[in-house]
Amino acid sequence: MDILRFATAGSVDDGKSTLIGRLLFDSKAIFEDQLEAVERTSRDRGTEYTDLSLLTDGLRAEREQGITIDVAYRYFATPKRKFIIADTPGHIQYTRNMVTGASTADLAIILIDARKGVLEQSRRHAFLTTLLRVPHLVLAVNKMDLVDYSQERFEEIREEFTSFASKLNAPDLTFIPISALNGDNVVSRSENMPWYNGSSLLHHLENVHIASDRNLVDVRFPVQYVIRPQRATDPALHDYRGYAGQVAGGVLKPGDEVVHLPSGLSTRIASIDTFDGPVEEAFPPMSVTLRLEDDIDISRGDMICRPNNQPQAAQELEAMVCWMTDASKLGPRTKLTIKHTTRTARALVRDLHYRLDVNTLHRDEAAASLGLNEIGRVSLRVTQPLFVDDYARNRLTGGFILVDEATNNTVGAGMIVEAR
Ligand SMILES: Nc1nc2c(ncn2[C@@H]2O[C@H](COP(=O)(O)OP(=O)(O)OP(=O)(O)O)[C@@H](O)[C@H]2O)c(=O)[nH]1
Repeated sequence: MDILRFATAGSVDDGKSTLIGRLLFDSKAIFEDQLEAVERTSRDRGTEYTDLSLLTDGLRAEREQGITIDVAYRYFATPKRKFIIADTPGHIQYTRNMVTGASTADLAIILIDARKGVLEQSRRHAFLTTLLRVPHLVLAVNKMDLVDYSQERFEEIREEFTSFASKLNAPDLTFIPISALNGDNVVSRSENMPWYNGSSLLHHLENVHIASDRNLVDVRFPVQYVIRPQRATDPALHDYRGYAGQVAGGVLKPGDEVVHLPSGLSTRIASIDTFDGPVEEAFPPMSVTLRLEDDIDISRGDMICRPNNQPQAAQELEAMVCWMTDASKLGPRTKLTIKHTTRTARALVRDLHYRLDVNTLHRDEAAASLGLNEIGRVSLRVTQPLFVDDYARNRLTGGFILVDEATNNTVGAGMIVEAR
């Protein structure tokens, strides 16, 4: 069964917690006892409806305890799909959380309060979604019950947002009028909005086509582990040598000719093993172990690709970076550790070209540094070649994180725009 990862964003009180609670509740993912506790608390608080935001409030406590860049993840499933929700708070001070949550998302839901319409925050969320190349975007126009389920109001918001999105390189865009509180158009189509003939939110999440969002053209296999059973008593395993990792692009099949980077040596795929036995093909995001026909000296951080389609071996990177710490700033001459796929190197910031105002998209070329939650365009030099693609072409081989050399904290996330 396939998995849809999605991120939710909204401004304070747009109803994000209520919506997530509703999805979990209506898809029957809530354990009975958890539900009972919510009902009890709602009763105690004197609210006559079951306050679903209480279900996700537990996440908030988790969030506040704080790991480095904490995003609360939630899981639920329907017979059609499994879902992983990255619940990211909407305020600008959480830009880094949204970047983290959206970087692996197939889809993002931006919540809009029907009474308030498109706010600065909605535009910022849309911009970040676009920057991170989340392929599908849903504008959930919430609290429709408070605007009398007005089609006119919904259309107004749709038009305003569409005109803004046309200025961005916006992905596949879907508008759904909902009431998270009452459940209108969340799981099933609402009778309160007969004028709406699109899908309910859950139906959309279950059916949105994501298989072709992944790059299936450029074979990229970053080696994560070399597997050599040390004291194999089974003679069949004695010579076993496999390369484990997650497919980051393309389709691999036994018999395919492949090239190892950095050596440039070529060989063929002997077999593709998985936890459940050998397979005839592997594609993203499968985790597999490749066996090759020839013995090549391969280690973690190396890349396997096809002879005629290779990533760039680059030491000079142009990238958009989101800075994620308030302990330091990013500026020219900042030294960092860079982690790109399975390879780690050292990086030096050569230049900060501009800082981007994520609300207005204004580029400040006079900026001297990037602070917490700020995004800008930088040039980096790395100490050893990384095998990269542009982020626009492949989010896995085009993205990287920056780590503080002293504290080992994640301090930045980057998207490669150009490499040399
Ligand atoms: N009438 C109405 N109220 C709603 C709807 N969705 C949410 N609310 C209410 O709006 C308030 C805020 O909802 P939350 O779900 O807590 O909002 P949130 O976006 O998660 O808020 P933060 O997490 O604080 O940013 C609560 O009182 C909800 O009951 C809706 O569709 N209709």
